[in-house]
Amino acid sequence: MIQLFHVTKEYPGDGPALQDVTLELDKGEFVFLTGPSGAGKSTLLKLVFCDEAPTSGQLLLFGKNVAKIGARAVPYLRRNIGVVFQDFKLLPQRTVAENVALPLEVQAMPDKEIRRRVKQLLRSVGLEHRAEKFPPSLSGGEQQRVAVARALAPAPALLLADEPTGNLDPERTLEVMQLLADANARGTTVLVATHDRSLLERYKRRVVLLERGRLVSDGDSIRRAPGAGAGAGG
Ligand SMILES: Nc1ncnc2c1ncn2[C@@H]1O[C@H](COP(=O)(O)OP(=O)(O)OP(=O)(O)O)[C@@H](O)[C@H]1O
Repeated sequence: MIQLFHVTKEYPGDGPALQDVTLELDKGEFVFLTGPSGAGKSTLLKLVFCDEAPTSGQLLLFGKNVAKIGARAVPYLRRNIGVVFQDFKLLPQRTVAENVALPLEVQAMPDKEIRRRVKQLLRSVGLEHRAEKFPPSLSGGEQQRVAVARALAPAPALLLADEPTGNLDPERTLEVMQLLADANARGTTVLVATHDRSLLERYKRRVVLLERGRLVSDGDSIRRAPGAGAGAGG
């Protein structure tokens, strides 16, 4: 589903944000991407979403070499990808319901079906009562849940989520994680970037650890503690 071969990403005037990263995600996996602030987590998600291009190395998405598909094909590729960005990227002049409906309109789903699905999604993130509000009038946590609902709306083959529980209280965190787990159980491949060690401990999934742009471990659980503090085991 996602293959990176020796991928390096350098932003102009900066050291490498990602360095020689080789990583493969299979269809149906649920993977946490973790590491301290600045480790390169968001950069990796941006590469996979084709928002940025690798400086060197190869990236294959759904078996296609991203460097070779051309800019025009990118929107088609993205139709298979749901994404929750750190800054949500909700459209401020559209209501909550309209934001969630957008990816379904792109799929040309009938209006009646869209209304049904949007209602169901907003209910699942506890925001039915906010359907007609505009995103700027919502709290950060509410906007985050709208972003999750929008990302899951088209039942994407791949879901990329950058700190999707970053603004949520513990109860909402569990709800959002359950939505991601449910989507995964229905076949969506999920890649979640998070600092939150409690999530890694609670959900025993594959954990890919980045430090200063390098992939330093990849396994069933984290072998080294991200960020400050003593290492949690060897
Ligand atoms: N657009 C950009 N231009 C220049 N440098 C950037 C850009 N985006 C990220 N960087 C740099 O790349 C490195 C990796 O950043 P990235 O946002 O990928 O890390 P992260 O692990 O997601 O961090 P955080 O957990 O704080 O979101 C950092 O040193 C950052 O300053």
